[in-house]
Amino acid sequence: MSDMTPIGQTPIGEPLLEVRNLSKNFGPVQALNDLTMMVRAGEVVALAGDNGAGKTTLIKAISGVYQPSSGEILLKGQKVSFNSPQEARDIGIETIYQDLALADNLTIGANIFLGREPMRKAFGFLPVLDRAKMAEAAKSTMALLDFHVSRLDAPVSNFSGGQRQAVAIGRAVYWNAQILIMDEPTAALGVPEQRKVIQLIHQLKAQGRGVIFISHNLQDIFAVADRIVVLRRGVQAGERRISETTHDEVVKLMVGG
Ligand SMILES: Nc1ncnc2c1ncn2[C@@H]1O[C@H](COP(=O)(O)OP(=O)(O)OP(=O)(O)O)[C@@H](O)[C@H]1O
Repeated sequence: MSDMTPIGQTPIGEPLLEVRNLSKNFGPVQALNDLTMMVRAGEVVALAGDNGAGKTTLIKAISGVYQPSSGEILLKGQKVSFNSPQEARDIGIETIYQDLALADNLTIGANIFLGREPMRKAFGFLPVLDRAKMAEAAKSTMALLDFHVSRLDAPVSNFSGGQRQAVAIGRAVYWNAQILIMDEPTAALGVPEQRKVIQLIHQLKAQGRGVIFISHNLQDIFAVADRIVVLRRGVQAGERRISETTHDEVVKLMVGG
């Protein structure tokens, strides 16, 4: 059982998310054309491609923002479809966009529970915010990510870019995300902070989660991904194991020819 994870009991290496023949058009624009890809438990798959290649369209189709025009999405072998991002979240697909969607003036705990605040009864009947539960969640989640912040009770506006990423990732993990889709998580960060985010992604991987990592930064992709899927004008231009490819080859796949 050592290769089993508590995350929905999907053993590391088994298929978690499959996208089959997915297409999406916006009127005459074919943003995504017959795309097939898979993410296994404990695997980081990078999505690369030039501007307009279809990366955002793909993650929005996987996360319930867009309805695919055709094709299938399977989670652990079961066909799924979503009418909203909330429905995708409910079954464990969480997207972290570059803006992180954090409330700056609130603590880590309050951000974890943003919009789904836990309540307790004071004096036996009066519903009040359960701050103890929020603080405990902040502590245990950051510990699970092996991420240390000096003040758990500080507003997240005090935090660095990497720490803020950790809070957004922590929120997804707390709500049991099995697939985390991360849109350019290192783009706005300095080098030490980029390293922290890469470490966090390694943690998610070790926990048996699947990660889709969108990036323009090949160095980060090569530091963290197991595989890379390259898109070009909405089609899959190639897929490689990171250990079996080079920056040059990836760039060639991106630009074509
Ligand atoms: N809502 C939309 N309506 C019409 N066309 C769209 C829409 N969203 C995307 N497109 C088009 O679909 C294609 C793919 O765009 P997409 O945003 O998925 O690419 P991308 O790889 O994420 O690019 P970038 O790296 O610039 O974010 C582009 O030609 C884009 O103009």
